[in-house]
Amino acid sequence: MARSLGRLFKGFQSPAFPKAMGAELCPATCVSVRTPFVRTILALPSAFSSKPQDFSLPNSSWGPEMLRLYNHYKSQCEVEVEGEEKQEGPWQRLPSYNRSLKFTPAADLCVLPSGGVYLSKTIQSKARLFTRNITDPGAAFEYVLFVNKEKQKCVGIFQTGHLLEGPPGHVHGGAIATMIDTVTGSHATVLSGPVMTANLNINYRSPIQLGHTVLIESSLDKMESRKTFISCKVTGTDGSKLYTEATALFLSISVSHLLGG
Ligand SMILES: CCCCCCCCCC(=O)SCCNC(=O)CCNC(=O)[C@H](O)C(C)(C)COP(=O)(O)OP(=O)(O)OC[C@H]1O[C@@H](n2cnc3c(N)ncnc32)[C@H](O)[C@@H]1OP(=O)(O)O
Repeated sequence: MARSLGRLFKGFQSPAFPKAMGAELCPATCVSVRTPFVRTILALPSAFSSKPQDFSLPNSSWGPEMLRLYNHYKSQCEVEVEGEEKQEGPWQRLPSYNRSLKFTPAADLCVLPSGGVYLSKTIQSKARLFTRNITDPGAAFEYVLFVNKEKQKCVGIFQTGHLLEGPPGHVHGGAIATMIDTVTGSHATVLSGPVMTANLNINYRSPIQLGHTVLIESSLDKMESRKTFISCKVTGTDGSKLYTEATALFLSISVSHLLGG
Protein backbone atom coordinates (compact mmCIF):
# COMPACT_ATOMS: atom_id res chain seq x y z
CA MET A 1 0.00 0.00 0.00
CA ALA A 2 2.68 2.41 1.03
CA ARG A 3 4.59 1.55 -2.13
CA SER A 4 1.52 2.18 -4.27
CA LEU A 5 0.87 5.53 -2.63
CA GLY A 6 4.53 6.35 -2.97
CA ARG A 7 4.39 5.62 -6.68
CA LEU A 8 1.22 7.62 -7.04
CA PHE A 9 2.65 10.70 -5.39
CA LYS A 10 6.26 10.30 -6.48
CA GLY A 11 5.90 13.03 -9.04
CA PHE A 12 4.55 15.44 -6.47
CA GLN A 13 7.53 15.36 -4.20
CA SER A 14 9.21 18.57 -5.34
CA PRO A 15 6.20 20.72 -5.99
CA ALA A 16 7.64 24.18 -5.30
CA PHE A 17 5.67 27.00 -6.83
CA PRO A 18 6.14 28.62 -9.28
CA LYS A 19 8.21 25.73 -10.61
CA ALA A 20 5.17 23.50 -10.68
CA MET A 21 3.31 26.13 -12.63
CA GLY A 22 5.87 25.56 -15.34
CA ALA A 23 4.19 22.20 -15.71
CA GLU A 24 3.21 20.98 -19.10
CA LEU A 25 -0.10 19.43 -18.25
CA CYS A 26 -0.62 17.48 -21.34
CA PRO A 27 -2.66 14.45 -22.29
CA ALA A 28 -1.09 11.05 -21.80
CA THR A 29 -0.12 10.96 -25.46
CA CYS A 30 2.03 14.07 -25.24
CA VAL A 31 5.78 13.43 -25.36
CA SER A 32 7.01 16.67 -23.86
CA VAL A 33 7.40 15.97 -20.16
CA ARG A 34 9.31 18.16 -17.77
CA THR A 35 7.67 18.67 -14.44
CA PRO A 36 6.77 16.62 -11.37
CA PHE A 37 3.04 16.99 -11.86
CA VAL A 38 3.13 15.90 -15.48
CA ARG A 39 5.29 12.92 -14.60
CA THR A 40 2.67 11.92 -12.07
CA ILE A 41 -0.21 12.33 -14.49
CA LEU A 42 1.61 10.26 -17.07
CA ALA A 43 2.56 7.65 -14.48
CA LEU A 44 -1.00 7.28 -13.25
CA PRO A 45 -2.21 4.79 -15.85
CA SER A 46 0.48 2.30 -14.83
CA ALA A 47 -0.86 2.47 -11.29
CA PHE A 48 -4.33 1.49 -12.48
CA SER A 49 -5.80 -1.67 -13.83
CA SER A 50 -4.53 -2.87 -17.18
CA LYS A 51 -6.81 -0.68 -19.34
CA PRO A 52 -7.03 2.84 -17.93
CA GLN A 53 -9.62 5.00 -19.63
CA ASP A 54 -9.32 8.75 -19.82
CA PHE A 55 -12.84 9.90 -18.95
CA SER A 56 -12.31 13.55 -19.76
CA LEU A 57 -12.63 13.04 -23.51
CA PRO A 58 -15.88 13.66 -25.40
CA ASN A 59 -18.47 10.88 -25.44
CA SER A 60 -21.89 10.48 -27.05
CA SER A 61 -23.66 12.02 -24.03
CA TRP A 62 -21.93 15.38 -24.35
CA GLY A 63 -24.33 18.10 -25.46
CA PRO A 64 -23.52 21.01 -27.78
CA GLU A 65 -22.50 23.40 -24.97
CA MET A 66 -20.17 20.84 -23.37
CA LEU A 67 -18.56 20.16 -26.77
CA ARG A 68 -18.35 23.84 -27.67
CA LEU A 69 -16.50 24.73 -24.47
CA TYR A 70 -14.29 21.63 -24.70
CA ASN A 71 -13.29 22.62 -28.24
CA HIS A 72 -12.78 26.23 -27.15
CA TYR A 73 -10.16 25.27 -24.52
CA LYS A 74 -8.75 22.32 -26.48
CA SER A 75 -8.01 24.63 -29.40
CA GLN A 76 -5.83 26.67 -27.04
CA CYS A 77 -3.76 23.68 -25.92
CA GLU A 78 -1.69 23.94 -29.08
CA VAL A 79 -0.89 26.98 -31.16
CA GLU A 80 0.25 27.25 -34.76
CA VAL A 81 3.42 29.23 -35.26
CA GLU A 82 4.05 30.18 -38.86
CA GLY A 83 6.75 28.03 -40.42
CA GLU A 84 7.14 25.93 -37.30
CA GLU A 85 5.59 22.86 -35.73
CA LYS A 86 2.63 23.31 -33.41
CA GLN A 87 3.61 24.49 -29.97
CA GLU A 88 2.07 24.26 -26.55
CA GLY A 89 -0.67 26.76 -26.00
CA PRO A 90 -1.69 28.52 -22.78
CA TRP A 91 -4.17 25.84 -21.69
CA GLN A 92 -3.55 22.16 -21.00
CA ARG A 93 -6.18 19.47 -20.53
CA LEU A 94 -5.91 17.28 -17.44
CA PRO A 95 -6.65 13.61 -18.14
CA SER A 96 -8.94 11.89 -15.64
CA TYR A 97 -9.15 8.23 -14.58
CA ASN A 98 -11.51 6.37 -12.30
CA ARG A 99 -8.95 4.76 -9.99
CA SER A 100 -6.05 6.10 -8.02
CA LEU A 101 -4.59 2.83 -6.79
CA LYS A 102 -4.38 -0.53 -8.44
CA PHE A 103 -4.93 -3.76 -6.61
CA THR A 104 -2.10 -4.29 -4.15
CA PRO A 105 -1.12 -7.75 -2.90
CA ALA A 106 -1.57 -8.47 0.79
CA ALA A 107 2.17 -8.25 1.34
CA ASP A 108 2.01 -4.58 0.37
CA LEU A 109 -0.69 -3.65 2.82
CA CYS A 110 0.34 -1.20 5.47
CA VAL A 111 -0.11 -2.42 9.02
CA LEU A 112 -1.24 0.46 11.21
CA PRO A 113 -0.05 0.93 14.80
CA SER A 114 -3.59 -0.06 15.83
CA GLY A 115 -2.96 -3.48 14.27
CA GLY A 116 -5.40 -2.98 11.36
CA VAL A 117 -4.49 -2.59 7.73
CA TYR A 118 -4.98 0.62 5.78
CA LEU A 119 -7.32 -0.80 3.15
CA SER A 120 -8.46 -4.33 2.54
CA LYS A 121 -7.65 -5.97 -0.77
CA THR A 122 -11.34 -5.99 -1.63
CA ILE A 123 -11.80 -2.29 -0.96
CA GLN A 124 -8.69 -1.41 -2.92
CA SER A 125 -9.74 -3.44 -5.91
CA LYS A 126 -13.23 -1.92 -5.89
CA ALA A 127 -12.26 1.67 -5.08
CA ARG A 128 -13.29 4.21 -7.71
CA LEU A 129 -12.96 7.98 -7.90
CA PHE A 130 -16.29 9.38 -6.63
CA THR A 131 -16.85 11.60 -9.66
CA ARG A 132 -16.14 8.78 -12.14
CA ASN A 133 -17.96 5.89 -10.51
CA ILE A 134 -21.14 5.91 -12.58
CA THR A 135 -20.32 4.29 -15.87
CA ASP A 136 -23.48 5.20 -17.78
CA PRO A 137 -22.31 8.15 -19.95
CA GLY A 138 -24.14 11.37 -19.11
CA ALA A 139 -25.93 9.99 -16.03
CA ALA A 140 -23.90 11.84 -13.40
CA PHE A 141 -20.77 14.01 -13.71
CA GLU A 142 -19.46 14.57 -17.23
CA TYR A 143 -16.49 16.88 -16.99
CA VAL A 144 -13.14 18.00 -18.27
CA LEU A 145 -10.55 20.24 -16.61
CA PHE A 146 -8.05 22.58 -18.23
CA VAL A 147 -5.28 24.54 -16.51
CA ASN A 148 -3.57 27.74 -17.56
CA LYS A 149 -0.10 27.91 -16.11
CA GLU A 150 0.55 31.56 -16.85
CA LYS A 151 -2.75 32.87 -15.53
CA GLN A 152 -2.68 30.45 -12.57
CA LYS A 153 -6.22 29.43 -13.43
CA CYS A 154 -8.13 26.20 -13.81
CA VAL A 155 -11.48 25.66 -15.49
CA GLY A 156 -13.89 22.77 -15.21
CA ILE A 157 -16.64 22.21 -17.75
CA PHE A 158 -19.38 20.10 -16.16
CA GLN A 159 -22.53 18.61 -17.66
CA THR A 160 -24.88 17.66 -14.83
CA GLY A 161 -26.66 14.33 -15.30
CA HIS A 162 -30.04 13.15 -14.04
CA LEU A 163 -28.58 11.16 -11.14
CA LEU A 164 -27.41 14.38 -9.46
CA GLU A 165 -30.88 15.54 -8.49
CA GLY A 166 -31.43 17.39 -5.23
CA PRO A 167 -34.42 19.77 -5.37
CA PRO A 168 -36.79 18.54 -8.10
CA GLY A 169 -35.23 19.13 -11.51
CA HIS A 170 -32.13 20.73 -10.02
CA VAL A 171 -28.64 19.71 -8.97
CA HIS A 172 -27.99 18.57 -5.37
CA GLY A 173 -25.92 21.00 -3.30
CA GLY A 174 -23.53 18.18 -2.38
CA ALA A 175 -22.99 17.44 -6.06
CA ILE A 176 -22.19 21.12 -6.63
CA ALA A 177 -19.74 20.99 -3.71
CA THR A 178 -18.16 17.90 -5.30
CA MET A 179 -17.71 19.70 -8.61
CA ILE A 180 -16.14 22.68 -6.84
CA ASP A 181 -13.84 20.45 -4.75
CA THR A 182 -12.78 18.63 -7.92
CA VAL A 183 -11.81 21.81 -9.78
CA THR A 184 -10.21 23.66 -6.87
CA GLY A 185 -8.58 20.45 -5.54
CA SER A 186 -7.07 19.62 -8.91
CA HIS A 187 -5.93 23.22 -9.28
CA ALA A 188 -4.29 23.13 -5.83
CA THR A 189 -2.64 19.80 -6.71
CA VAL A 190 -1.18 21.30 -9.87
CA LEU A 191 0.17 24.22 -7.85
CA SER A 192 1.29 22.49 -4.68
CA GLY A 193 1.50 18.71 -5.15
CA PRO A 194 -0.42 16.38 -2.79
CA VAL A 195 -3.04 18.33 -0.80
CA MET A 196 -6.24 17.74 1.12
CA THR A 197 -9.21 20.05 1.39
CA ALA A 198 -9.13 21.66 4.84
CA ASN A 199 -11.91 24.17 4.32
CA LEU A 200 -14.58 24.79 1.69
CA ASN A 201 -16.94 27.80 1.92
CA ILE A 202 -19.81 27.78 -0.55
CA ASN A 203 -22.46 30.37 -1.35
CA TYR A 204 -25.28 28.94 -3.44
CA ARG A 205 -26.72 31.90 -5.38
CA SER A 206 -29.01 30.27 -7.93
CA PRO A 207 -30.17 26.67 -8.55
CA ILE A 208 -28.62 24.72 -11.41
CA GLN A 209 -31.06 22.85 -13.65
CA LEU A 210 -30.35 19.17 -14.19
CA GLY A 211 -28.82 18.59 -17.59
CA HIS A 212 -27.27 22.05 -17.77
CA THR A 213 -23.62 22.58 -18.55
CA VAL A 214 -21.75 24.93 -16.22
CA LEU A 215 -18.34 26.50 -16.20
CA ILE A 216 -16.28 26.44 -12.99
CA GLU A 217 -13.36 28.85 -12.98
CA SER A 218 -10.85 28.74 -10.15
CA SER A 219 -8.09 31.20 -9.32
CA LEU A 220 -5.18 31.11 -6.96
CA ASP A 221 -5.63 33.67 -4.17
CA LYS A 222 -2.41 33.07 -2.26
CA MET A 223 0.05 30.48 -1.03
CA GLU A 224 1.44 30.53 2.48
CA SER A 225 3.72 27.75 3.65
CA ARG A 226 1.62 24.52 3.39
CA LYS A 227 -1.57 26.46 2.63
CA THR A 228 -3.01 27.04 -0.85
CA PHE A 229 -6.00 29.40 -0.98
CA ILE A 230 -8.24 29.16 -4.03
CA SER A 231 -11.51 30.81 -5.00
CA CYS A 232 -13.96 29.84 -7.69
CA LYS A 233 -17.20 30.71 -9.44
CA VAL A 234 -19.77 28.43 -11.03
CA THR A 235 -21.48 30.18 -13.94
CA GLY A 236 -23.45 29.49 -17.07
CA THR A 237 -21.43 28.67 -20.14
CA ASP A 238 -21.24 32.28 -21.31
CA GLY A 239 -20.16 33.40 -17.84
CA SER A 240 -23.07 35.77 -17.33
CA LYS A 241 -25.27 33.79 -14.90
CA LEU A 242 -23.69 33.22 -11.47
CA TYR A 243 -24.80 29.97 -9.79
CA THR A 244 -22.30 29.48 -6.97
CA GLU A 245 -19.22 31.07 -5.41
CA ALA A 246 -16.68 29.36 -3.18
CA THR A 247 -13.36 29.73 -1.45
CA ALA A 248 -11.21 26.79 -0.47
CA LEU A 249 -8.14 26.10 1.63
CA PHE A 250 -5.90 23.16 0.79
CA LEU A 251 -3.11 21.90 3.01
CA SER A 252 -0.08 20.13 1.59
CA ILE A 253 0.26 16.65 3.01
CA SER A 254 2.81 13.88 3.02
CA VAL A 255 1.97 10.30 2.01
CA SER A 256 2.30 9.27 5.65
CA HIS A 257 -0.68 11.54 6.47
CA LEU A 258 -2.89 9.35 4.28
CA LEU A 259 -1.53 6.25 6.02
CA GLY A 260 -2.51 7.67 9.38
CA GLY A 261 1.08 8.32 10.40
C1 LIG B 1 -5.03 14.43 -9.33
C2 LIG B 1 -5.79 14.55 -8.04
C3 LIG B 1 -7.08 15.35 -8.19
C4 LIG B 1 -7.81 15.48 -6.88
C5 LIG B 1 -9.10 16.27 -7.02
C6 LIG B 1 -10.08 16.05 -5.93
C7 LIG B 1 -9.71 16.80 -4.69
C8 LIG B 1 -10.50 16.28 -3.53
C9 LIG B 1 -9.83 16.72 -2.25
C10 LIG B 1 -10.60 16.18 -1.07
O1 LIG B 1 -11.80 16.06 -1.10
S1 LIG B 1 -9.70 15.74 0.30
C11 LIG B 1 -10.96 14.99 1.35
C12 LIG B 1 -11.60 15.95 2.31
N1 LIG B 1 -10.62 16.47 3.24
C13 LIG B 1 -10.23 15.76 4.33
O2 LIG B 1 -10.67 14.68 4.57
C14 LIG B 1 -9.19 16.42 5.20
C15 LIG B 1 -9.30 15.98 6.64
N2 LIG B 1 -8.43 16.82 7.45
C16 LIG B 1 -7.11 16.52 7.56
O3 LIG B 1 -6.63 15.50 7.07
C17 LIG B 1 -6.28 17.48 8.31
O4 LIG B 1 -7.08 18.23 9.19
C18 LIG B 1 -5.53 18.45 7.37
C19 LIG B 1 -4.55 17.69 6.47
C20 LIG B 1 -6.47 19.27 6.50
C21 LIG B 1 -4.73 19.42 8.25
O5 LIG B 1 -4.06 18.68 9.22
P1 LIG B 1 -2.56 18.98 9.56
O6 LIG B 1 -2.24 18.21 10.82
O7 LIG B 1 -1.70 18.73 8.38
O8 LIG B 1 -2.55 20.53 9.81
P2 LIG B 1 -2.49 21.30 11.19
O9 LIG B 1 -3.66 20.98 12.05
O10 LIG B 1 -1.10 21.09 11.75
O11 LIG B 1 -2.64 22.81 10.70
C22 LIG B 1 -1.67 23.39 9.83
C23 LIG B 1 -2.10 24.81 9.57
O12 LIG B 1 -3.33 24.80 8.82
C24 LIG B 1 -4.36 25.45 9.56
N3 LIG B 1 -5.60 24.68 9.35
C25 LIG B 1 -5.77 23.35 9.46
N4 LIG B 1 -7.03 23.00 9.20
C26 LIG B 1 -7.68 24.15 8.93
C27 LIG B 1 -9.02 24.46 8.58
N5 LIG B 1 -9.93 23.51 8.44
N6 LIG B 1 -9.33 25.75 8.36
C28 LIG B 1 -8.40 26.74 8.47
N7 LIG B 1 -7.11 26.50 8.79
C29 LIG B 1 -6.76 25.23 9.01
C30 LIG B 1 -3.91 25.37 11.02
O13 LIG B 1 -4.51 26.39 11.77
C31 LIG B 1 -2.44 25.58 10.85
O14 LIG B 1 -2.17 26.93 10.59
P3 LIG B 1 -0.81 27.66 11.10
O15 LIG B 1 0.32 26.87 10.49
O16 LIG B 1 -0.93 29.06 10.54
O17 LIG B 1 -0.84 27.57 12.58
